[in-house]
Amino acid sequence: MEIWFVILISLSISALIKAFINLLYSSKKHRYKLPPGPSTLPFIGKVLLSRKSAVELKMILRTLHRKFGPVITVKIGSTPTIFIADRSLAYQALIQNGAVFADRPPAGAVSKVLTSKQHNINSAAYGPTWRLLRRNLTAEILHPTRVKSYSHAPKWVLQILLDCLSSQSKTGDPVRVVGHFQFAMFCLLVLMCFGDKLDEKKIKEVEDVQHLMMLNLRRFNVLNFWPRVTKILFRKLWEEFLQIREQQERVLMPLIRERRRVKKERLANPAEGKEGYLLAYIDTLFDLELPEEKRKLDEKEIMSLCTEFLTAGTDTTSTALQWAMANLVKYPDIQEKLFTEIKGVVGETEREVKEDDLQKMPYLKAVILESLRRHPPAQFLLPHAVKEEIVVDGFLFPKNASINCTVGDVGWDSKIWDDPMAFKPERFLNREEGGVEVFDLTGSREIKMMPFGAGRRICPGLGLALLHLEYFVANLIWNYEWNAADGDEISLEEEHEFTIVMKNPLKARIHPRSK
Ligand code: HEM
Repeated sequence: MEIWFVILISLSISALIKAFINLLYSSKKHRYKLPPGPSTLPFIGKVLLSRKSAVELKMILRTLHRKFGPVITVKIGSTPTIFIADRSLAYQALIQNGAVFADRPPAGAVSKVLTSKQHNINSAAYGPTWRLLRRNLTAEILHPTRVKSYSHAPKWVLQILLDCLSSQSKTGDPVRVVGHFQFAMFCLLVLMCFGDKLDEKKIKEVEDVQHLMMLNLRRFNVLNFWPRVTKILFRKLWEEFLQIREQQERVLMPLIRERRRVKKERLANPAEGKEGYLLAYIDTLFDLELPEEKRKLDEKEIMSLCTEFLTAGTDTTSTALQWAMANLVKYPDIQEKLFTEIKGVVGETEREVKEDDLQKMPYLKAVILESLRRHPPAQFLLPHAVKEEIVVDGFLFPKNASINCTVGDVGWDSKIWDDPMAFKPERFLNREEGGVEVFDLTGSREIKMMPFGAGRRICPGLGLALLHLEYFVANLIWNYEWNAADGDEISLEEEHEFTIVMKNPLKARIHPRSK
């Protein structure tokens, strides 16, 4: 056969294959459409939306969901953002197609500074760097055996908390708990992060600067869009952001350098032994090597990972603690039932409910689960991004689209939960055995609520958060009787700070228990 003929045939076949693939692709695009939604918002829409609180955003989305259905697209500029308010679609996306939906969108200007160019866990793209950082946190620090080695920490913090509550209750005024809860959770995580029991003044300094950044993040958010323009348009805001970041560095860098020095000294003098030396999160970061760049983390990256650890674990847990306690004050019969359960497990002379006791308290677990269902501290997940185009449930999810789920709506679905807005811990109890139903919070078999997210990006701190919530709720109820301040109705109205907090923070009268 002539050579030119073979070449011609080969070229024709490859052109045919290419045309066939194109046809398939375009027909897929044609057949499947983006989820429905309002018409494209101009760029300014993105700026305006970024200034809304999560509570306001949730209301806007509810109206859109009523009009367009449980999955909607909000197109702002060229990037579609898809919101899912349906648990079965959330399951198909986050669990069944987990790898496709596990990416994060590129960081904006503010986020780039805060995350050291996406070199922390929550912002890293789905890939080797994220895998390394996440595995380091879960295996080295959040593993149950490591958490056990910190079991003296909650006891130390409980003492600080009880002392604060006791001195405030002696004034005869109702106690405003939120600041005390935040400080308690912060002490715990600072210890796990830096290894030492820092003095309370130093912890307060770290907490104040962290809190300042978190409270202002929503204002700074506008700088994430079109930074070349917004940095000029909102110059003062950008400078304010950089100033707070510098303040953070001034407070945190000395702690990082001091711990590095201590670690080096220990390595140089192994004879001192490991006595009294607790592996801290920061110790694990000094030796990590970034897989793609083949280098160790620099100081700013270490600081980003430490601030992520402190931020992700403190406001979320203290907010959840406040919601749980608010419901126990609002519903005295539930509080009494919980106290009776604790009394059946703990000796009357004991002041502390120990971590080991918690396993024998199914009602306590049910109270915590119900509180997380009814009041998830985060109304949304962190934004996910689609790694490659995919069709789910007949809808097209284009590559790079941003995805989020309305966490609250999933846990309040009346098709799954009877009387969903009521606070009923009993719904988690297995009546026949009197134990708590083994409830799968990870959603791996079915999503019924998702306060910690689901799938590959699920919160890695889930186990630690549950342990701390159970420990502190049990001990607060064991040591004090909690009542609403005279004439005070406990209001469950929400407000958006970094998390969804109580609009009217809990104030309660507390009386030491006579057991
Ligand atoms: C009640 C307490 C907590 C709640 C409700 C909570 C909730 C969440 C949620 C909703 C996400 C986003 C998941 C997603 O994007 O799909 C998340 C991510 C994360 N959380 Fe938590 N969290 C809590 C406590 C903690 C604690 C104690 C830590 C660590 C000590 C922690 C560390 C993280 C990290 C590092 C991520 C990012 C995960 C990733 O992108 O791979 N959280 N959390």
